[in-house]
Formats: sequence, structure tokens, C-alpha cells
Amino acid sequence: MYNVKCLNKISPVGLARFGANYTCGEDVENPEAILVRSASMHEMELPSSLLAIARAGAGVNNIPLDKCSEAGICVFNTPGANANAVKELVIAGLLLASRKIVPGIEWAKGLKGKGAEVGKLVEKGKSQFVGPEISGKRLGVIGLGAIGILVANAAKSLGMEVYGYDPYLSVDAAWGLSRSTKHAQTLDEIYANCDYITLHVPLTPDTKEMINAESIAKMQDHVRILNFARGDLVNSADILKALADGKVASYVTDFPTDEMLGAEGVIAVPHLGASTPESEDNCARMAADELKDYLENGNILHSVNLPNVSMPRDPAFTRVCIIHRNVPNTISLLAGKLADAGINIENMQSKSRKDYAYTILDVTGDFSSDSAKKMEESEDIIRVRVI
Ligand SMILES: NC(=O)c1ccc[n+]([C@@H]2O[C@H](COP(=O)([O-])OP(=O)(O)OC[C@H]3O[C@@H](n4cnc5c(N)ncnc54)[C@H](O)[C@@H]3O)[C@@H](O)[C@H]2O)c1
Ligand SMILES: O=C(O)[C@H](O)COP(=O)(O)O
Repeated sequence: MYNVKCLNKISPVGLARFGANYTCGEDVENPEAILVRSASMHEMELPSSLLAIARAGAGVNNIPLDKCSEAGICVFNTPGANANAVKELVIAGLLLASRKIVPGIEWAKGLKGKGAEVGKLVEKGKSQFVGPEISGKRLGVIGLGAIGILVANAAKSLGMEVYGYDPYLSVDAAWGLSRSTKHAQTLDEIYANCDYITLHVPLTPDTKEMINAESIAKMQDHVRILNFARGDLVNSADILKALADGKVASYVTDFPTDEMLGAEGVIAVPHLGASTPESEDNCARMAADELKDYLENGNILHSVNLPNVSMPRDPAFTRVCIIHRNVPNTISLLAGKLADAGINIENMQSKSRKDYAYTILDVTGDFSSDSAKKMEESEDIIRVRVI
């Protein structure tokens, strides 16, 4: 039996994947796994029972990754599972940033009660809500991952000239990108050329407040900026000043803060990027499958702190899964300890990722939980699991 604790509302479509051997819910005690969306886990005490966390979504800045790695907890996310939902909202955001749709709707509501005059008042008042078309304008996409690519391709098909910037662009991503996307070599190229700029990078120490007074000064006058990635990518005081000065024409954000709400030129959406039934189902399904395969087979797919390692399961063998430091000699240390205990290694996979490594061994012989505990006494072995 496994316990899965849900820190946010998770689609039942995903929870149904777990089956009878699992108890899932908000109040589950001693969980082996946690399912989370945007709830912050930074202040949370991680239970010693915890083996894995799955973020049903993309951004993992709400999870203390270093602390998890040190505790031997594998963290997953669900790459691409909500990308289409975000892309659709970004396209809406481009139009909202241009066409004064929100103020127009608010103004029209004020005509309620004017009876037969409404039609005439609409025609008289509409000129205050003129806004430009996006077709023919230049869009800069910063971050060409699952979402950035879809946005770039959709904007192209709406007639925009698209510039893309991503110094870590993957080969798969490059294949998916429309050939007409201009490859910007620097952020300055995006800032200097684009009428619209949309952010699709993760929040990290490197990207925090990348949009600030200095970067805004390099942009075109009346630029429109969209942020459906994370609020802290943008320095709030600097963007508010740029909006007040008229340098920035509009800031569309999925991450409202108190100072943003009601400010002229800010269009604040309540973090709705991934809030579609389709994407909630996709993310929950993928997250549940990742957890299940890890808990039951030790296989890792789509981890953000450990390497991806998978091996088909052979019921003839006992599986031993080891999270260890990525230092020389660890594999021979493991093999030596097993040989001393009379255990034979039948199959093995091992991979590293930065400071950590993960090894799956299929063994024959009597390898017990006690043997696993003994192995964990070595300084460089973080967690050993026998499945
Ligand atoms: N508003 C929402 O509801 C919502 C939904 C999903 C994702 N997000 C946010 O959007 C981000 C991107 O999501 P994704 O699914 O496209 O992730 P992704 O991992 O597929 O893509 C991120 C891309 O950013 C690139 N990148 C990293 N650092 C960069 C830098 N300094 N400059 C330029 N590019 C850089 C990476 O190479 C990668 O291609 C997530 O991290 C998350 O914070 C928001
Ligand atoms: O990073 C993400 O996937 C998004 O911000 C979605 O967050 P949510 O799952 O809380 O809607």
C-alpha cells in the first residue's frame, strides 16, 4: 500500500490512475508521495516517509529542490502537459494588450439603463478604445520550451514576425519551431526589435527580475510585455514606473500582486494559464504515472533533480534503487558491498546529473531492507530502496 498526499486540488482523472493499492487525499499521513500544483513547499517539513514529489505542471520554484535531493526525494514535473492551455491564453493576452478590450467592456457595462440610446452612445464612444492589430508586428519570445514554441508558431500563423531567444534550446525544440522564427543571439536583440515581448522561462536565480529598469530602457517605446511564466521575472516597481512614463504600453501578467492591481496599463489575470480541464487532466495523469512507476519500479522519467533512468522489470530479480552522490568509485563500492553479501548483479543502469546519481540494480540473492540500511551508512549513499 502507498500513501499519496495532495497539496492542491488534483484532477480525479489523474488520481484514478493509482488504483486499489493507493490511498490519496489531502489528509493522508506518512506519505510516500506528494502531488502538488502551485502550493509552496519551502516552509514544509518533509516527512521521512517521503520518496517522491510530482508537480502536476511545469514550474518547480515552489519546491525546495536542493533539500529534496539531499533527502533522497525524487522530484518530477509534467513537461508540456499544460503548454497548449498557456499558449491559448498568451494569444488572448496579445489581443488584450492591443485592443483595449477590457476597458471597452467595462465602459459598455456603464451604459446599462440608457435604453434606446445605447446603440448611439456605443458609436459615439468607441473611438476611445482604438488599439492596434497584432498582424505585421514583431513578437519576441524569451524561452523556447514547450510553451514558447507553441506561442511562437501560433503568433506566426496570426501574421506576426517572431524573434526567439533561448541559449539552451533543445534539439527537439528546434525541430518544432517554425523555420521563419528569427533566432535572436542576445536578449538585447529582442529588446531592440520587438513591439511585444512574452516570457516563457523558468524562475531561477539567473532569470529573477530579468525585466527591470535597465532591460526596459533597451526596449522600443510603447512595448507591450506579457508574463505568463512567473511574477518575479519582472521587477514590479520598474514596470509600474515604465507604464506610468508611457515607455511600456501594457503589461499582461498571470501573477497579480497588490501593487499591480488597478494600475493603469496592467492587465492582471488570476494565474489561469493552466486552468483548463484538458490541461488539469493531462498534468494529473502524467504526474500520477511518473509517481507510480517510481514507487513500484524505481524508474525515473521527467525528474527535475535526478537523472532519468528506466529499466524494464523482470519479476525473477529483486530491484535495488540507489540515490547517491556523483563521486568517483561509488559504483565499485556498491558492487563490492553486494559481492561481500553474496548478491549477484543481473542488470544495471546508472546515470548522473550534476552532484547526484541514480543506479538501478536487478539482483539475485538475499538482499534485505537491513542490507539496504547498512549500505546507506556510507557517506556518499543517500537512499537505498529494495522493491
Ligand atoms: N501561467 C501558467 O499557468 C503557467 C503554466 C505552465 C508554465 N508556466 C511557467 O512557464 C515556464 C515555462 O514553461 P514551459 O513548459 O515552456 O517549460 P520548458 O522547460 O519546456 O521551457 C523553458 C525554456 O526556457 C529556456 N530557458 C531557461 N533559462 C533561460 C534564459 N535565461 N533565457 C532564455 N531561455 C531560457 C529553457 O532552455 C527552456 O527551453 C515554467 O517554468 C513556469 O514557470 C506558467
Ligand atoms: O507552472 C505551471 O505549470 C503553472 O504555473 C500552472 O500552475 P497551476 O498548476 O497551479 O495552475
